[in-house]
This record gives sequence, C-alpha cells and structure tokens, in this order.
Amino acid sequence: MSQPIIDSRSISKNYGSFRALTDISLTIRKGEFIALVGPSGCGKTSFLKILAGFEQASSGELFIEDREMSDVPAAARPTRMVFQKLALFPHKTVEENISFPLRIAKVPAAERAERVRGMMDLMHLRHEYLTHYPAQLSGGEQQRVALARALVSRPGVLLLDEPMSALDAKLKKSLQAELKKLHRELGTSFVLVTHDLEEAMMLADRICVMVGGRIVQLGVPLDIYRRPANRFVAGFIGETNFLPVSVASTADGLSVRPLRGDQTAALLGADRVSPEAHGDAGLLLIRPEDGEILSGAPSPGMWTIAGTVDEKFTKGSSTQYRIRTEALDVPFVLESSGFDTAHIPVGAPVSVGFHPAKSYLLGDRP
Ligand SMILES: Nc1ncnc2c1ncn2[C@@H]1O[C@H](COP(=O)(O)OP(=O)(O)OP(=O)(O)O)[C@@H](O)[C@H]1O
Repeated sequence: MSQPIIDSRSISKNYGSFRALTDISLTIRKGEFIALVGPSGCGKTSFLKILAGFEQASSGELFIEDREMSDVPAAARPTRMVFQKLALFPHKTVEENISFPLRIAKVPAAERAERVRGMMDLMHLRHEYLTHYPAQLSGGEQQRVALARALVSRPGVLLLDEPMSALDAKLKKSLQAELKKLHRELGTSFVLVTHDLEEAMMLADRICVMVGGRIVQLGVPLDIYRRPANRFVAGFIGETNFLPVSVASTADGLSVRPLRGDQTAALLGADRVSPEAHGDAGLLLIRPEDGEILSGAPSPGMWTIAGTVDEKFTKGSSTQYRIRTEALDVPFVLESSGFDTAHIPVGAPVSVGFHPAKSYLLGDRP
C-alpha cells in the first residue's frame, strides 16, 4: 500500500492561452483509492486524461510504475479509463466489448473467453448477456460492462471519470458499494473524479480537492471534513456553520469568543486551528451534527445561541433545523439524528448549544 504507483510532479496544462492545471504534484500509492473533487471546470478531467495519456501535460513530469510517461501512448500505459458517458462499442456484443483489450494484446482465444467470464462474475453480470448488445442492457449494466472492459486487462490503475453520475440514485448506491468491494478485492489503484462529495467520502482512502486548476487540500476524508484547508473547502464538503469570533493568543493556546453575544472565552487546542487562521479574527466551523437544541441547561463548556426555528426538514434518518439567530446573518443549520420527536414547530424559540472546543478555527477570509 505504501509504494507509489503514480507520481505527478508539478504538472501544468495549458489549452492555448488558458491554464487549466497549475503545479499538480500528487503521489498515489499502489492499491490506493483517491477521489478528485472540486467545482466544475477545476481541471479534474484534464488531470485524469493526462494520467491516461489522452492529453499531454504542458510542463511537469509524470511517472507511473516508476516509468516516465511523456513518450508512452495511452494503450501502452498501465491505466484504463471509464467515462461518464458510456464508451461501449454499440455494434459489438458484450463479450466482444469486454474482450476487446485482450484481442489488441493478442491474448489467445481460450484465455480471453475465460477472463471475460471471470469479469462477468466479478461484475455480477449474467453470462447470457455475453451475446447481447449494449442497447439491450440497462444503464447500470452497461456501466458494469464498461468497468469489466477496463479491468479485464488487469491495469495497475483504474481511472474513473464520474462513472455513476448518469445513473439513478438507487443504481448509483449499489454500484458504489460494488466499486468499493471491487477495489478491496483487486488491489488496483482507483482514481475517481466525482462531483458527489458523499461518494468521495464513502469510497476514497484520500480526497484531493482541486480549485481553479490547483490542489488546495489532500487528505483522508475525516480530515477534509473536520479540518478543511479553508472556508471554501469547508463549504464545499458538506453543510456547515461559520461563527465569527475574535481570537486572542494566551499562554495556554488560542482563546476565542463570539463577535456577537457574551459567551465566556473558549480555549482551542493546536489541532483545532487551521494553519491559514491568523490575526485577531476568525470563523469557527461548526458542523450541523455538532449542535443540539437544548431542552435543559447546557453542559459545561458549551456555548449557547438563542434563536427561532426558521424551517425544518425531515430527512428520514435525521431532521434538519434552520435556526435564525442574532449571532449569524444566515440561519444556523443543525441536524439531529432520527425523526423530530420533540415536535419543535417552525417559529418556536430555541436555544442551540455546541462545544466550541470541539470546533475548528478558520481564517475569516473567503
Ligand atoms: N480541449 C480543451 N480545449 C480548451 N479548453 C479545455 C479543453 N478541455 C478542458 N478545457 C477547459 O479546461 C478547464 C478544466 O476542464 P476539465 O474538464 O478538466 O474540468 P473538470 O473539473 O473536469 O470539470 P467538470 O466537473 O465540469 O467535468 C475548463 O475551463 C475547460 O473549459
């Protein structure tokens, strides 16, 4: 798991005068599952295409399996790519589609047949589909055939460009689960481009957040969620509340206090402070699940904010409240597990409690 399979060194990409990627340095380990996330146009697909050999970097170096890739064409790389829009051959059967890379590699017919059937089993595709054409299969089945075709030549790296975005929610969930299982069983490195942050958190060992053609954060999902690099990443990865605070240095660490309201100051440990936070002001990141609507006295160390329920949504497994407060210009978002058993009506006055020492301090710039 620790050996690198992909080593991208300061890769940049220009399309004419437009710079799509700047200084992308990323090492992906053997067997690792990496998700590339970021807003539309941030360069995720461009980077994937450079890894696959469908685009050339304008500068920088790319090593895959310790080999420099600038002169290695796509077909000769240990990478295979699965696209968002299916790229199956419509006039070839499922068997011909999956065996295509093996034909190119001149694998003997008997071995081809065996490996294709092995992939059908792995992808939970019935063998009777072998003689079917792609149009005769459902969207999810077609995407599984595309995965089978990409994996049949046993690539070291599977590149996935939003392979599930065209599928309906239920199919997507089942394919996500299959993908995770497949990754565990095969030991192949997966690089997944996705817009779906929940998908990235569910599947990836590490998430790489890109903005404007640059990597802004690379880390395990929990770190990206709990210790985002800046306000943009925090807001991009899940819903969040940003409470403006004043910051003072003390002998015991940083002390914070809300700009509005008269709470006692709270001390933050060094692991609760973003490296980009500095000066005497900041934003305290409070995730919706970290707040609670108090029914009694707050527990020691809690800060409380008074407000009124502006809206509430029942999501099935949880209930979300949006609470208007004096402390924030936008509603405080709070999520509690389960149904709204307390039956707190919209318009009701409430007291929101949370532990500042468990939150994370960001700089106050966007
Ligand atoms: N062949 C091309 N010629 C010119 N510009 C391009 C080309 N391919 C991509 N771009 C531009 O480069 C930028 C990055 O595109 P890319 O497709 O890599 O982004 P992305 O993060 O994958 O976006 P999305 O999430 O919308 O798919 C975009 O502004 C895009 O318009």
